[in-house]
Amino acid sequence: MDSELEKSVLLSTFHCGKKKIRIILHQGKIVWDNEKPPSEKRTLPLENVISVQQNYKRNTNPSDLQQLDPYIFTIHYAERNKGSKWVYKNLTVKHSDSAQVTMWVKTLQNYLKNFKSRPKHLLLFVNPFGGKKNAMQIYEKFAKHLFSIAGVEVTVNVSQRKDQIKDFIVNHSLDIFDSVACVGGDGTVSELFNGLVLRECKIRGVDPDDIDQNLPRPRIPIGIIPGGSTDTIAYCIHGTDDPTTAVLHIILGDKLGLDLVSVYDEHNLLRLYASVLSYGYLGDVAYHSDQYRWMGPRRYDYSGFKKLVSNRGYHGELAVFSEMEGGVVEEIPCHEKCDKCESSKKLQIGELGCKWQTFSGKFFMVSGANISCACARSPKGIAPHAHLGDGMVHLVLVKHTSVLNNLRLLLRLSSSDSCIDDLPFIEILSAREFCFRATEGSSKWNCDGEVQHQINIRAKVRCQLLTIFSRGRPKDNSIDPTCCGF
Ligand SMILES: Nc1ncnc2c1ncn2[C@@H]1O[C@H](COP(=O)(O)OP(=O)(O)OP(=O)(O)O)[C@@H](O)[C@H]1O
Repeated sequence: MDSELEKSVLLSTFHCGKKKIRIILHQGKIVWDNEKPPSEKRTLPLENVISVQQNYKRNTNPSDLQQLDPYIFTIHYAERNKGSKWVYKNLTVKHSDSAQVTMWVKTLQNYLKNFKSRPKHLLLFVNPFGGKKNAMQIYEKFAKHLFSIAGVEVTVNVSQRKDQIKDFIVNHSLDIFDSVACVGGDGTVSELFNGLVLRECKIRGVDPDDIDQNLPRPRIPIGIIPGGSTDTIAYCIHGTDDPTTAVLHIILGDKLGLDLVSVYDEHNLLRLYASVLSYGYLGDVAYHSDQYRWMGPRRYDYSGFKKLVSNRGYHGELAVFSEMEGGVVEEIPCHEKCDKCESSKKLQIGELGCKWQTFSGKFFMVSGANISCACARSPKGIAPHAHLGDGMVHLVLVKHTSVLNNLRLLLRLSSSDSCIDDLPFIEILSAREFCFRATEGSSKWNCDGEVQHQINIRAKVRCQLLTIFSRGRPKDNSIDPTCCGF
């Protein structure tokens, strides 16, 4: 931040409704308090201010041109509410001296110009098909007004078919945009980042099908506004599936690096994923539930129950590439300003001394979780200690066992206070790369909620390949318990 601005101090008394309040601007913070008791001191860091605007005069005749009121201005800001949720707030104040108002508005607006990473020209994709088919309403209700207050110019593109978002990104110029975002579920987010990475490969002449190539990092950051059925990616990034929180994270412009995992068959890149690649139970559920899309998010309950009681097991062989002894998982949580993710940016895989190990057996499910995969139905997720940007996946191996044990697994997954790692039929390993080969019978893969038909695959983590708008989950992110451990 400009050091002259950093040093500037303002102090004035304003009218706020019927009260008089003292406002101080000092050291990057706005502090206000009642002039008379009771004291109601509030502190607002400038990085949480969305915009500062002079108000318009009330027109008595609606056909008159709107005129600025020289005596009133409003500070629009974001505030962390409960847990991970953020809310929009504003403070409107009045002064009898217009010079005071001008000075405050100009100084605060100059401060805000220093937040260079905030988006100004956003390309926003809306998927009208996913979730409850209300993504457009989510945009209108939660996003449009806030983007307008923040001065973000939004170009809305409503998808007409599957893969249209991906194709658009690969084939069109994005030069006029400094950011892209979507309102949709995990499948929509997946289209967005698959398109961005393929586009970058095309621009830089990189062969995406070559697993040994470093995939280029897209220059453009992405925002994720939940509007699907599960919204796992949005939930893991923001710590909530609240759309307002997601919109505010985009507006405030803070960024994080998110790992992506590239999945290949023998010859080609099949796709990249951000949440989970899952074979067996979740693969079967994705395949089966797609036929019941008319049920909305409830299709997962219906298909999930059917596949749980049918209790199919699948034989397979898994090869895991990891530097950890036996791929042991470290139980360090991932929060905002995460040290593990920060230090992983500079790691060179070649220097880590990774080794391949193989595992085989009959599995109910094999999952490669890139993030915890927490969502509203599973507050801790399948891999609670997975990080957003540490360059590793957590492989969750669920051995084939009884229906009762499958039920225990699902109850644990829906609990907010117990994990699955101590169940005797579960093994969790960390890996930088993994390969899977079916040895008898076959399921499908569930890749970020989409069905992937190729069975024998190889997957490689690409550390922080994607830049996303978020401050991350807060350290004190407490979730109300919804279900007991079983
Ligand atoms: N206009 C459209 N018509 C049909 N399908 C579309 C359209 N736009 C996008 N799609 C596809 O819709 C599918 C579902 O979208 P999405 O994943 O966002 O919702 P969801 O499956 O309900 O949510 P989640 O993945 O979070 O459970 C994706 O495969 C996406 O590619």
